[in-house]
Amino acid sequence: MTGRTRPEPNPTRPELVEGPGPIRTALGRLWPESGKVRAGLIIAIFFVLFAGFGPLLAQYPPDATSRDLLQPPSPQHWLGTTQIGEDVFAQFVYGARVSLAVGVFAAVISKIIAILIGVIGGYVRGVTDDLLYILTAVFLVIPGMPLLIVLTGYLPNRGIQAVAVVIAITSWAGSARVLRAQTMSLRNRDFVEAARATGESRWRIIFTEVIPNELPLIASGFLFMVIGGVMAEAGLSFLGLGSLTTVSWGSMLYFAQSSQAFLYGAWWWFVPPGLAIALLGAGLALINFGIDEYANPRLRTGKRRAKATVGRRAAALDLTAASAPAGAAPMPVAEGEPVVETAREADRREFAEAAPVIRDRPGRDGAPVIEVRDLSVDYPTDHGVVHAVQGVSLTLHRSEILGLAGESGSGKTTLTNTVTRLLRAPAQVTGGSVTYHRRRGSADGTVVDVLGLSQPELRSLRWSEIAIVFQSAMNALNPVTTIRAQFDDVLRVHRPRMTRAERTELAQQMLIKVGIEPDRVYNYPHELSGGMKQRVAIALALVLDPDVIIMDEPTTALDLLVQREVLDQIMALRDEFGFAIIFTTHDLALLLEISDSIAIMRAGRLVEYGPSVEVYAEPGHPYTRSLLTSLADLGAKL
Ligand SMILES: Nc1ncnc2c1ncn2[C@@H]1O[C@H](COP(=O)(O)OP(=O)(O)OP(=O)(O)O)[C@@H](O)[C@H]1O
Repeated sequence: MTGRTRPEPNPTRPELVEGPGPIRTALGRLWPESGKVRAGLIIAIFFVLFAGFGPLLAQYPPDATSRDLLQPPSPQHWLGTTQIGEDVFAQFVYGARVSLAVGVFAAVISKIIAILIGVIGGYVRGVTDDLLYILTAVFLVIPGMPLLIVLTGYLPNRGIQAVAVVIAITSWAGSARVLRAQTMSLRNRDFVEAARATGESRWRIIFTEVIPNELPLIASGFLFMVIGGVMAEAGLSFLGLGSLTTVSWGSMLYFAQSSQAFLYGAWWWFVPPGLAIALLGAGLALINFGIDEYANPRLRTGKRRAKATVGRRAAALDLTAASAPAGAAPMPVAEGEPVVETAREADRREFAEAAPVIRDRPGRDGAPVIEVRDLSVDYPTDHGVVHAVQGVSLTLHRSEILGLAGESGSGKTTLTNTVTRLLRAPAQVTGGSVTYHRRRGSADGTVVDVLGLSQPELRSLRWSEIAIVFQSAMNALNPVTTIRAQFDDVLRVHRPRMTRAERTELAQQMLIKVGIEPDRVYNYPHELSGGMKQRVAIALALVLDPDVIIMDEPTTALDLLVQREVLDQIMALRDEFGFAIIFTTHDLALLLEISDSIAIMRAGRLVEYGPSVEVYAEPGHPYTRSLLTSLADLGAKL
């Protein structure tokens, strides 16, 4: 049978609402989001055009004199005249060209020197680095302006190229130091190691791996250097050390000052170049914000959060309701043409169409400790709004282990990060509530609206009442401090009265609880095995005796035997301390074994929720059934 199949939607991806079309998106990418950056770009483009084409507007050559001496602005002389009758506008536009050229030329040379010295030293290390670093340090300790003045004083000719070179020579050192530090950090990164392992030459690694990663830093330093060059030229000219035979903004200021334009009140002579330098500096500084945005996509999308207006969201939600449940718009199919649906697509349609199966019964006796009600979280992105969590409601009871399962991208982390208020931009909670019930008798009241907490309230709640074991304990522990110091960090904030000896003793007790010898408290994380690090992370989460621990795939990175040991430990500790756990994983088999309740997410929604035994015995949702069937199939194969 022939026919066109529909495109496969991503099964786990939450609904994605279409954003602007490709052309608008491309233009949007070119044109920065931030108003500050736009303003900076407009200013910089204006000056570049002004320097390039401005002289076409000038009615007189910059050095032509006339009988109109020191005249204010008029139709003949738009910016007035100098003391010897030169046209200030003509000087201003020709001067723009020279000042910008000096700034850019000096910045290019300065950056080349900084890159060569900083990057080579930082990458090659050894004696080369020592020598280059001494050279950098010498230039750093000599004050820039006096050095500039001395070097310019010895110049045989003070043409603008020579001035630009001297400015560059006196200004590269700070940037070289920053690039050296950045290179030293990059050279140990995995992708550089990988390039070394594949046999790439040192120079190739420097130019294709290291320098491209430093481009935002180089670009931002370059812009500052351009304005630094313009100002240095102005400063030298103002002191009479620049190229006074060439008209620049600096030489205009010099002649205005030496002709006492300030005394005569001839503002039109010195205000335009002074203002232009200040404006250009502000413009380039504003563009640097854009470079930060480019270098850090999180900043880009973070700002979009503020712009995601209620109207746009409402439109997005309407679209969602109208779109296919799986979130993917079907490809148009010609009338009469048969549509062939693959088995997976049919499954997905079935999963999406089936009603959620919610058995709101506790999996373990106990009062509620966390109640999530109708929670929705969105991520506005370049391509539209991702509805990562949609109308999720569940309850965690005291001492209960609630297993949160679902395929990658189904919204588990977004949900738990909302409960702990660890969501990062551009995430937006668009509806619902998270309520935490304090232990009875607590002086702070018993019910806490987690989403409404202020930052200080949140700081005191986190860890002492709701603690977290992160997905990768290996990365969650600070590699440069001992285990004791990491316990100290938590205890100093939450138990400020404890003495150092008490903190160490408590840390040791906690290590014993998770099956690690107390002496290990003096070890650094790299001295522990993966399983031990995970146990330390659990001990750290337990140290303040919290009510709830959020565990985001705490055992995924461990081998099966260690995983089993850690899980047994977690269960034993839960029985001893009575905390409740939200345990996130892809591994349904594991959850069935350890959880009291199970919540299964798919495409941002809760599709099945209830006591584990019931979910296992009578899975109500086709998605759960398919997960359990795959488990059974796997078991049969084994
Ligand atoms: N910062 C972000 N910006 C845009 N979309 C995001 C962001 N973070 C997550 N998402 C999207 O939200 C959805 C849910 O992601 P989430 O990380 O919560 O899923 P998950 O079930 O925890 O996945 P995993 O099991 O792989 O960790 C995904 O489609 C993801 O692409």
